[in-house]
Amino acid sequence: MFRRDLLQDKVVVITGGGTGLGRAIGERYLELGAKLAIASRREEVLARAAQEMTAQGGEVFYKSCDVREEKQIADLFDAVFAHYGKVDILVNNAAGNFISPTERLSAHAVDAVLKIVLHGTFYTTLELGKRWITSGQGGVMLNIVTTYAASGAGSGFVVPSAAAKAGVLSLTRSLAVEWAKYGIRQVAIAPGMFPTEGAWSRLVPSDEIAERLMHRVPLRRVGNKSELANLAAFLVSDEAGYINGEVVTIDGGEWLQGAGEFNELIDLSAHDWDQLSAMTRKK
Ligand SMILES: CCCCCCCCC/C=C/C(=O)SCCNC(=O)CCNC(=O)[C@H](O)C(C)(C)COP(=O)(O)OP(=O)(O)OC[C@H]1O[C@@H](n2cnc3c(N)ncnc32)[C@H](O)[C@@H]1OP(=O)(O)O
Ligand SMILES: NC(=O)C1=CN([C@@H]2O[C@H](COP(=O)(O)OP(=O)(O)OC[C@H]3O[C@@H](n4cnc5c(N)ncnc54)[C@H](OP(=O)(O)O)[C@@H]3O)[C@@H](O)[C@H]2O)C=CC1
Repeated sequence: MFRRDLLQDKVVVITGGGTGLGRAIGERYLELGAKLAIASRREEVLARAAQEMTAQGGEVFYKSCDVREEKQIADLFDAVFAHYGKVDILVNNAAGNFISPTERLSAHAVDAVLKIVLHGTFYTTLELGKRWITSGQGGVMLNIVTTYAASGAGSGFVVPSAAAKAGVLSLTRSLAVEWAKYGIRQVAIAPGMFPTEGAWSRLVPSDEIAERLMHRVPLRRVGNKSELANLAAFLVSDEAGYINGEVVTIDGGEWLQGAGEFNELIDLSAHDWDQLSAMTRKK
């Protein structure tokens, strides 16, 4: 669906790029001519991913980096600049999350999520942003958030994630204005349900929960990683050069179904409607 050279020779850093959605985005970028640098805590995961991702060609540099640690982020960008000579695009995709009643959380559990999602995204953004501003080079930052951030509704049972992702969205919009003069563009994606090992193991531990959640999606299916990857490719490309500070939701209509007061009526049959309309029409 895209020109094969859409991202030709663009250097892209993807945090959490060795697994799940980060990896799917990276694979699509590679097909479109980009050069990748993937980073996360587990070096062995990155090494395996890099090897598999380059099986069809392309270049994937990897480096272990904990985005909660300022020094490790500086080391990451030093290494990527030394390897490729530049960075054009940053995808802030690394995250942590799990379901829990909020009153069961310790301060440590809250920090575990906030530090990866909010602090980690802020630190990578700051480190690269300063380098771009100093060198006069611009670029694009894509932040992966969630529908409960984009809708503004938040969500029970994942409250540290809801608070952190809302902060990331605020960072996106704030810097879209403040850093535009430096040629730095900010965009975000709010994915709905995309099955990945990382998300499912922590958020959808039973088939019953999966079934309940699925019922919330008007399209009655989960998303394909390739659908998300295509959106991520467009948003960071020059073709989307006038989109700045925007978050694009890709969720099969899930959040809208939850938002409309009468959408619960979706399951009524024609017979049910015959009865209801007999009751509601003026006699
Ligand atoms: C179809 C539908 C689609 C539904 C899909 C809809 C998608 C919703 C949006 C999805 C958003 C995502 O981000 S999905 C991304 C999912 N991927 C990830 O989370 C990958 C990275 N995650 C991790 O590394 C870990 O899970 C995480 C806990 C966040 C961080 O690990 P750490 O090693 O730093 O932390 P730990 O030392 O293990 O734990 C820190 C504290 O947190 C507590 N803790 C850890 N896990 C806990 C848990 N499950 N329940 C309660 N408490 C927990 C511990 O007890 C500790 O508290 P104390 O005991 O007090 O010390
Ligand atoms: N899957 C879904 O349905 C949805 C996902 N999202 C978002 O999509 C993104 C990807 O999630 P998904 O692919 O599902 O899950 P994954 O668990 O596969 O991805 C999370 C990644 O973040 C990395 N990571 C976690 N902590 C750190 C850290 N401290 N430093 C560096 N890297 C870290 C992990 O690698 P490592 O453990 O090696 O550090 C992992 O690669 C996240 O931002 C998530 O919030 C949003 C809505 C829905």
